[in-house]
Order: sequence, then C-alpha cells, then structure tokens
Amino acid sequence: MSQATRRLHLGLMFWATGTHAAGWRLPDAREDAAFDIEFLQHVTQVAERARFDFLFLGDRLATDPRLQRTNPAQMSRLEPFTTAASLAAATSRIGIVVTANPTYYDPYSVARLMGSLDHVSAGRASWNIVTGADDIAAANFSRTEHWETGKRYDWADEFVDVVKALWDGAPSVEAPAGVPLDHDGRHFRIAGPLDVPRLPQRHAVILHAGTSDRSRELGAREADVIFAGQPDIPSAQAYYADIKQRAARYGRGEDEIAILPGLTPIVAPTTEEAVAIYDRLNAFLPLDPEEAAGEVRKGGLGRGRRRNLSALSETLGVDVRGNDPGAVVESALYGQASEAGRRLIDETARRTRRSLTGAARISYRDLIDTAGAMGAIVVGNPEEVADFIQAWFDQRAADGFNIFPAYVPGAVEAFAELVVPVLQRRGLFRLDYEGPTFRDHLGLGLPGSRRDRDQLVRL
Ligand SMILES: Cc1cc2nc3c(=O)[nH]c(=O)nc-3n(C[C@H](O)[C@H](O)[C@H](O)COP(=O)(O)O)c2cc1C
Repeated sequence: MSQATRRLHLGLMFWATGTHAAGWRLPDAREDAAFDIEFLQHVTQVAERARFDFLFLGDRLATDPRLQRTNPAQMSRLEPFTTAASLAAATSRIGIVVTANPTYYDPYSVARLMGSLDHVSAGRASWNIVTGADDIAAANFSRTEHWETGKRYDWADEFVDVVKALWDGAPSVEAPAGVPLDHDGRHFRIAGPLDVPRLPQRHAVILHAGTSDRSRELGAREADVIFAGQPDIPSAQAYYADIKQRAARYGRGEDEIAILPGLTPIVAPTTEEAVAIYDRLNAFLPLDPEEAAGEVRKGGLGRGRRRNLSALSETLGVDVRGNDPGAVVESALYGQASEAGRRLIDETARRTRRSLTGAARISYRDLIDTAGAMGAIVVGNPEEVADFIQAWFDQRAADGFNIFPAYVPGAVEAFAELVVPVLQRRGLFRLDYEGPTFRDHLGLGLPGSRRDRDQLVRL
C-alpha cells in the first residue's frame, strides 16, 4: 500500500474497569461495569463516534483469583458472543471482535455463532483466535492438561480451515441448501453444510494474538488483523517485518494484514495533568512484601509481576533492597544497572518526565511502577500521544493500535475527544467510516472462497 493511502487502524480493548490495575479506584469507575450492558453499550458508542475500527472483547475460559491484584474486572465477566450481540444492537458501524479459543470450542459452533453475529451486526463480526494462555481452563473442559503449543496449533490450523470452509458452503442464492463439507480430517469430522445463511462479510474478520512461531504462522496465513504485544519500536518493527514477510509467502499483500500492538495512552490537555493521572493511578497500588534472596517470583500474562524492591533488584541487576521505596534514586545507579535496568530507568523518565539528575527526581517506587506495567504506555498531552502513535506508524512498527484505556470510561472519552481529532487533522485517521462493514474499515474486499483460492494455487 502506498504511503498516501495507508491509514491508521484503531481498536478499543474493553476491560470494564480499565487496563490499569487501579482503574477501578477512580471516582467515575464502576465496580459492576463488567456486567452492566448499558455501560458496555455506552463505551462502545463512544468508540464508534470516534470512528474506531473495532471494539475488542478478550476472553478467558477460567477465573483466577490472582487477577484481583491486577485486573479485577477480568475475574468474572459476561460471555463474549452474548455481549457482542447486544453491543451490535446498540451500534451500527463499529467492528465487534469476539475472542473464541479453538482449543476449547468446536468448529461448527464457532462457524454458527460467528456467522449469526455477522448477520445480527450487518457485517461487523470478527473472531479473535487465541489458543489460550490459561492452563487452568483445561479443568473446565474435561481435560487433564492444557495442550502444549504444537498440539494447540495443529488443532487450531485445522479448526480455522474448517470454519472458513463452512462459511464458504453456507446457504446462498446460488446454493439455497448450502454446500456439504464432508470434512474428514485429523481432528474433525464434519458433514456440513452450515445452517446459517452466507455471511454478509462471507468470512468474519479474523484476528489473532499469540507469541510462538506457530502463532506467527497461523496469523500470517489466516488473520486480517494481528494483535501484538511488543513494548517498543525496535521489537515491534522486527515483529511487523517478520509477519509481513511470512504473509507474503502465503501470497498475501502488505495491506491485507494489519498489525496492531496494544497501547495504553494516558492523555490530558497538558503534559502535567497527564503525568498527574499516571502518578495518581500508581499511588493506589500497594507494594508487595519483600522476598528472601533467590525467591523473586514473576507473574504470568496479565497478572503483573511482584511490586517490591526484590523484583526491582532483579530487573536492575543491582541489589536495591533496604532503600525507602519513596527515596530518590542515586544517579550512579544508571552506570551500575543492567541493560534491562537502564531501559527501565529511561522508560520511567519518558513516562514521568522525572530524571536521575534534574529538579524532579525518579524514586524507587517510580521504577517499581514502570516495571509493573512494561507494555507500550504513553503519557502526555494530545500532540505528544499523537506523535508517539505516528512514530510507530511511520516507522512500520504498527499499522495502528489496540487502545487499552487505563480507566473506563474516562480514558476512552479522553482519547476520543483529545487524540482522535489530532490524528484526523494529520490525515492519519478516517474522518468517517467509508462503508458499513468491518471489512470496509480495514479496506478489505470480500474474500474469495477457500476452494476457489486453493484451485487458483493449483493452476
Ligand atoms: C496481545 C495478546 C492478547 C491475548 N489475548 C488473549 C485472550 O484474550 N484470551 C486468551 O485466552 N489468550 C490470549 N492471549 C494468549 C495467546 O492466546 C497465547 O496462547 C499465548 O500468548 C501463548 O502464545 P502461543 O499460543 O503462541 O504459544 C493473548 C496473547 C497476546 C500476545
């Protein structure tokens, strides 16, 4: 795609009390937000008014008390297909992404649920394929273990193939009874045809999120959007180039696959106000008790790492235990710290505008706060946040972002009101939707049928 026509894409990651662990502590936060469908609809409408490409509903198939520390709204939630149908009825343009994990679903059900959602939403359905980070989910699905990566992706590859083939054979004007599938594969035996009529988008938009080589391959082959997690431009550029190269090997053009890292923007009219929000959120978070040497524990995905001087010492490569967490850090620490430690200090300075030498100084507590949330975070005024987004976009580290609002609804409204107009003024983001379907927002036409495509490849 030429630079002139390349457009930024924006998704909204919806965690009802925000993606910051203290998002639920702010005055306008709602502790029942995850279950109040009118509230979910309101947030989706705010995103739609700002012309976001999509609202993203992640999912987990198990609850985990450890999430209470970091994202309480993730501990219990509404089932996403049901939620999505309700959000579709309250909106008319925004794409709606539902996470459904092939490891624990079956293909006919997903083809049917997603196909129905595409009808209910008039062409705005999207399936986020994840193979699952939660090994505890296995215990809810009559399994003794969460499969290892190879098995999960062998299963997922065939699963996705079958779902797309079911959509291709869905009842249509040309074939009112549908086309039987008669799939007899390694994992699935499915007769078909699907009982849902041909989807408005033919295929729901496919998203994918994962980290392994197998995940990259599945994403490059099947996904229209990749949800990525790199925290900085160099690592995001490497990931971006790798996915686009892999996609090219499947005959797919650069513009057929959008790579959107997650980004937490903390924005306010002035830099000082934005930093004050960031500090205020972090001040709510308690520190963990210190641990004995050699016992530093790290949290898993989404559960955050331990917030104490022991864990900080690990990252810095310098033993800083015994300091008052609120004390300012000596400037000599920079020279002593590991590379990861120096990155942590630099990132803290970028977010807080404090330094090791200036009038406003970095404290140990500031470093702990940064280490607790190392994803891509930008704190600043609207122009500064837009600069950050544009830098990633221009340097091909991203085709846009999945926006993680730190607190809800305030951070969604702030981004919509303050940053989107700047991105629009710069010609980076759409002024209006160009069509009614999610595929239209992504600039994608209707997909050819899999069988046609396979035949073309054979010719
Ligand atoms: C950005 C991102 C978002 C993810 N979202 C979810 C999710 O909503 N639900 C889930 O079960 N797993 C989610 N995962 C986990 C992936 O499905 C995957 O299982 C995990 O990253 C391990 O990588 P692998 O599958 O490539 O081995 C996410 C992963 C990433 C990187």
